[in-house]
Amino acid sequence: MTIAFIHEEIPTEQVEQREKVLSSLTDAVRDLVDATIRSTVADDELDAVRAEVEALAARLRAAQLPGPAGVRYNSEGRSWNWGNAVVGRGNAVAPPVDITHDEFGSAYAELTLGAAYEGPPGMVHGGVSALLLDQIMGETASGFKRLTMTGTLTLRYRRPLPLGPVRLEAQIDRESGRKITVEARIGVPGEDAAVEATGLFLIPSWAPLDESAASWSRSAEG
Ligand SMILES: CCCCCCCC(=O)SCCNC(=O)CCNC(=O)[C@H](O)C(C)(C)COP(=O)(O)OP(=O)(O)OC[C@H]1O[C@@H](n2cnc3c(N)ncnc32)[C@H](O)[C@@H]1OP(=O)(O)O
Repeated sequence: MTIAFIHEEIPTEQVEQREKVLSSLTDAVRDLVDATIRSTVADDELDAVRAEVEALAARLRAAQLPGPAGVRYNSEGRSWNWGNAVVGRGNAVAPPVDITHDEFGSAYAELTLGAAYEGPPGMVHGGVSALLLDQIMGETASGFKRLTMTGTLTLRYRRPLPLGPVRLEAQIDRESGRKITVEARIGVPGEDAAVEATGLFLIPSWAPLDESAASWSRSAEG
């Protein structure tokens, strides 16, 4: 099974304008999620809010894609993946993360994880740490110049990670043919890692070894 990227000839300026507006909506929806979890208003007020939220969803459903958002690109080399579970600008379920790539082979991110990402009381859910680590490690392995997929991800949860500010770091440890090994960690900024990860990322046998010339591979972080 191949992974399909969708060519859509929208001018970059228009993509960026849409992304800006969509990101603002996503931030507002993320805030709504947090507000829902933590709200202590009366039941009838919850019910009134539900009716308004349903009305808003109906407005958005007035024009919809037939399925998931996918990864799209134009011939100017701009790509966008607004539905991605971690970095999708249109995905309010995604943690609010921006990943910075220092140079090819290493990356970091700082973000604040709130009530929506709770596992043990007051702590980050282990699956959320894994989700964030998988993304930063995958991007690091790929470097946006080749397609990589997670083959094996090994996590060591060393200590609980409190909700609040967190920092992620990843770097390529070694490469051999289609196999790229990435090391990563997540923890409270300035403290020892709470979770350490090692991942084997694979360039699938059906994908080219280097796709840096392909339109999808540039600025795929969006
Ligand atoms: C910029 C984007 C960032 C994105 C970050 C998000 C990352 C993700 O979520 S990716 C989604 C999760 N991962 C997946 O869905 C992957 C599903 N698996 C697959 O598609 C395939 O099994 C795939 C592509 C990994 C390997 O298939 P294929 O390319 O045919 O490899 P195959 O010929 O079977 O094996 C090649 C080599 O890799 C090894 N290998 C294959 N699969 C694995 C694995 N899962 N773990 C370790 N080694 C493996 C094989 O043993 C073989 O080794 P050797 O050459 O030494 O004999």
